[in-house]
Amino acid sequence: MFRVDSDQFKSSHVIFQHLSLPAIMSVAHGIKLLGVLGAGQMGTGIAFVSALRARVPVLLHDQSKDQVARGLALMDKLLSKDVAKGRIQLNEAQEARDRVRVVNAIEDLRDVDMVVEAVSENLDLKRTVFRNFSEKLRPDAILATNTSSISITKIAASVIPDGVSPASAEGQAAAGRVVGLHFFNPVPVMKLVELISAVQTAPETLAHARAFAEACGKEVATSQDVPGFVSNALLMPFINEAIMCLEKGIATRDDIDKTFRLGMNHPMGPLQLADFIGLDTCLAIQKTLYTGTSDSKYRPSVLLERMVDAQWLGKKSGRGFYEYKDE
Ligand SMILES: NC(=O)c1ccc[n+]([C@@H]2O[C@H](COP(=O)([O-])OP(=O)(O)OC[C@H]3O[C@@H](n4cnc5c(N)ncnc54)[C@H](O)[C@@H]3O)[C@@H](O)[C@H]2O)c1
Repeated sequence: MFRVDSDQFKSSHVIFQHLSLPAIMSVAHGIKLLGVLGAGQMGTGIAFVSALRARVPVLLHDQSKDQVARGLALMDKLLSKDVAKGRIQLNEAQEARDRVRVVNAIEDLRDVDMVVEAVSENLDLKRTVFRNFSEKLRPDAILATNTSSISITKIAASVIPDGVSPASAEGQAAAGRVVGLHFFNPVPVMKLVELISAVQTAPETLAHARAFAEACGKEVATSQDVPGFVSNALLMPFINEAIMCLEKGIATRDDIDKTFRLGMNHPMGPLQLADFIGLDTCLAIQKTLYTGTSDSKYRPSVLLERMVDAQWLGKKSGRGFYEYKDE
């Protein structure tokens, strides 16, 4: 007979209910200057919709000059396409482009009202970046992360200065500025932003972040701060299973993708989608699910690990499960 162990059920399903989660109020976003850290696929897209849709000036920084050049070239291409298709006027495109300014260091973000971090999916890197934000940005700036899976609570804890108690007013004010603002790829096209509150996030931080996502033309869905949040707790195991099917020879690459395109009406199959997300990002997310839950069902596919070892990272590196010539 099916039986639910009530203690186990409680611990896994109502884990957050003892915390009084911040209520989401309705406010204007109030962002007059935005910082975006990371000019990869996501950072470029976030800077683009912020400048074009929310009409907010953006300071963009990436440690790689090549990546910045690629990001700006992509923005120019997207704006030209929007003008050619009559979606925006030429002057709107020019104004949006003029709102994006490249800066050379995190220090140059010192005056922003909010920063959105979109560097690679790695907890240690994000901790270092957020510690830097807390030292170099205004003490009232909102610190948002575009992480796909990493605990927002862990990232928030990293901004509390050494020697300050997390329970003190100073500690709570520091960590309360951190929020998960998870855009989807490609950002100019996908309509959703997932909003995630850390345990420490202040209600006003959440409200401003939500209002900003809406000003970028997005719909907002909220998730608790669990590994992968709602989106990747569901999507990434599906992609990982598809890679395992390929690994075990259950079906070919093309038949796996065709099954989902034609049988389930997905716009692209899971292997092509993995290439678009980036295989390094997929592996990092799957590892976060695996270590964050200690559940063996999330073990990353060995084939996925080997693809990343080979630096076959998908569309962004020219080769993944498919080849992308001249891109
Ligand atoms: N790719 C997706 O589909 C997707 C979707 C939603 C969220 N995300 C998340 O967005 C973030 C970025 O993903 P992406 O796909 O844009 O990755 P990406 O590899 O395209 O870009 C990452 C960028 O971060 C830069 N970077 C790394 N360390 C840096 C540092 N210390 N300072 C400045 N720049 C630094 C790199 O040079 C690179 O340009 C990740 O957290 C990822 O999980 C990705």
